[in-house]
Amino acid sequence: MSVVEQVLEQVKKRNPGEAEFHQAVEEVLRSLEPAIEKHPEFVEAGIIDRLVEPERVIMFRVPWVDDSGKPQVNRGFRVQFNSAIGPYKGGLRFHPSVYLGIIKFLGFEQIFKNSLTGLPIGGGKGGSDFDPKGKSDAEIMRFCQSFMTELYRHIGQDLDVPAGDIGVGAREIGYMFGQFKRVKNQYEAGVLTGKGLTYGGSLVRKEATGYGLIYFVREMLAAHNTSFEGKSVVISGAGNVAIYACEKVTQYGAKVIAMCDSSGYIVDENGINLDTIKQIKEVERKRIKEYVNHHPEAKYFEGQQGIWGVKCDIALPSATQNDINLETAKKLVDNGVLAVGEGANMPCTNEALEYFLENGVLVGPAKAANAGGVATSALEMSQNSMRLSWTFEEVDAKLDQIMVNIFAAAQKAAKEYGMEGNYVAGANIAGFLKVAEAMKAHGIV
Ligand SMILES: NC(=O)C1=CN([C@@H]2O[C@H](COP(=O)(O)OP(=O)(O)OC[C@H]3O[C@@H](n4cnc5c(N)ncnc54)[C@H](O)[C@@H]3O)[C@@H](O)[C@H]2O)C=CC1
Ligand SMILES: O=C(O)CCC(=O)C(=O)O
Repeated sequence: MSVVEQVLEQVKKRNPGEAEFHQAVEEVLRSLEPAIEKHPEFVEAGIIDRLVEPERVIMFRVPWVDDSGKPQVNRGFRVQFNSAIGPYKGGLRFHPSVYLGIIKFLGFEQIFKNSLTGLPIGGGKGGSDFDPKGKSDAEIMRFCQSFMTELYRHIGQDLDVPAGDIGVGAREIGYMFGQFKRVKNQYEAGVLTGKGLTYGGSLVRKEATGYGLIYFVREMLAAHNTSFEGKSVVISGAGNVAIYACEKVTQYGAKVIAMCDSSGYIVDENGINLDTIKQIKEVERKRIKEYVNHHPEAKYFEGQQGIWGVKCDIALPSATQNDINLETAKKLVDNGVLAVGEGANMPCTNEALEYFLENGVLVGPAKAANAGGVATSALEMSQNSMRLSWTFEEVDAKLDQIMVNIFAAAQKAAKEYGMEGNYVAGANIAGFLKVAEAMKAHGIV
């Protein structure tokens, strides 16, 4: 049995019931086979076995009181996966589907993504099964305070730096930062990223994941002699990543014709009006179906999956994991999709990814294509350390260059390992090699 098969078997045995974690490990390890073959020293140093085992897993009770005075209990997680190249770094997800397997898949992905940014950040992720939907501001604040009352002792600007993810945006980061400052009795600006601009946040962090996704896909299209100009685009999600991907791709001359949330999707053949989406999602925190009240020519459909039946040139899944499966991948290919850019983490199943690659669809894999968010978080950490702030233009230019570099690294590794044009494998290999070298240098730790 090959090393990869042995490790996969071990991962499934040791982590029962964690399907998303198994999926993420399988996708990465299988694509690493040629790199592992070329570097037997990594196998000898036990790097593959150590890579799939988190350095530390923290799980805790989060008690809080709702507006009616009733006590509530949620579960909190922080998985500190790998610190070979820098402090643990990765977001916090608040969603009822969260359990250990989700946080482990996200933390595992983060190792390679953070390596690809070229910046000194290790991999981690956290969150809770708390559902922010329908909660008042006061409930959100009490939950965030309780969550941080435990988490604060495990994080620090040189140890572990959380940020946002699904269900965690500037409001939640603000409440958590306030509580960290209170219980730690210390103003440690670099302990969280995605902060508000009045207390150490970076310009462009809000836009970074969505903009970065478009910069990456722009490079990928250019390498195949095409561009966004005149293309039709479907984006799943209507949150932070989806909104700013929509903004940038529209600036590049493409037309976004459909977006969704977890209830349903809208199709607007005239091009989605992003001001309306921002008002509904960022200000009113309402459902996407409100859109048709503002734009009666648009159509709303219940259920989210149907969005992948909308014919488009470019698909940008930017909502959640396993959004595109083999069946929907086939629909997209039948409808002539040219490229898929993964804004979300693991939005395509492994079967869907394989199908796209077999059918000549260009795939910008999540670890590379959505790395702009965490890269800009690292730029926020740099500004916090220097006690300086860069302008919007400066940060945006750095982000753009980082995405150009990430694409070049994925392209080069794919070619070097005999899989030209396969940016999924290229990104995994390029991200892996740096972490593996660092782990080898550190000895067996
Ligand atoms: N915010 C960031 O900087 C980064 C986020 N990501 C990933 O991007 C994805 C979206 O994250 P954000 O936009 O930050 O979150 P968000 O909370 O701002 O938005 C999430 C969006 O996805 C939709 N959604 C969630 N679950 C869904 C489901 N089951 N079906 C359909 N729609 C669903 C929600 O309705 C919402 O519109 C996630 O996979 C996240 O891990 C990746 C890199 C960085
Ligand atoms: O900015 C960060 O640290 C969080 C980014 C993140 O969670 C992700 O890349 O999935």
